[in-house]
Amino acid sequence: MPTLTKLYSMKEAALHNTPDDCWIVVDGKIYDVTKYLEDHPGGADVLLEVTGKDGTEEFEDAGHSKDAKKLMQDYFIGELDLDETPEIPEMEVFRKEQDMDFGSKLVAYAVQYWAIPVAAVGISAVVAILYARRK
Ligand code: HEM
Repeated sequence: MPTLTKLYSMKEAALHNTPDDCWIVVDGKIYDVTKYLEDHPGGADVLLEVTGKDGTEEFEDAGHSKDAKKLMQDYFIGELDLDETPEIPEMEVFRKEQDMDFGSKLVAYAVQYWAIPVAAVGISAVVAILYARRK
């Protein structure tokens, strides 16, 4: 049966960074270790130090046993949302016309909107031809 894994952003995970509410991120997975802090053989401090950031390197450096990795599953609560949309820095809106004098602006607009008068002339020509034929 498929299981639904809850996804959390790093921002959300980082909010749980106190001894009363402590989440850690290891290898893209999120663990709520609040209840494990006091029992962790490596101490509570090392876990508290990695809240709010990726603790994968520290976890690997400690050289955890297979049993430790199995035990982790008891604290697994979800995965890191890798598709999380990064914040887009505000862009400075720049319009080419801003720095132009009137003549250049006119040329720029003519180049940009040439299709409108051409279409108007074309439609008028078609109407004129149809009108002339009716007579
Ligand atoms: C749910 C997550 C974790 C679990 C279940 C866990 C479990 C354990 C266990 C069972 C041990 C005893 C040694 C062993 O069996 O490998 C241990 C030791 C240790 N752990 Fe963790 N651990 C977790 C996360 C972390 C993290 C994120 C760090 C680092 C920031 C860390 C650092 C250490 C250290 C430094 C030791 C002590 C090694 C020693 O003194 O020999 N642990 N951990």
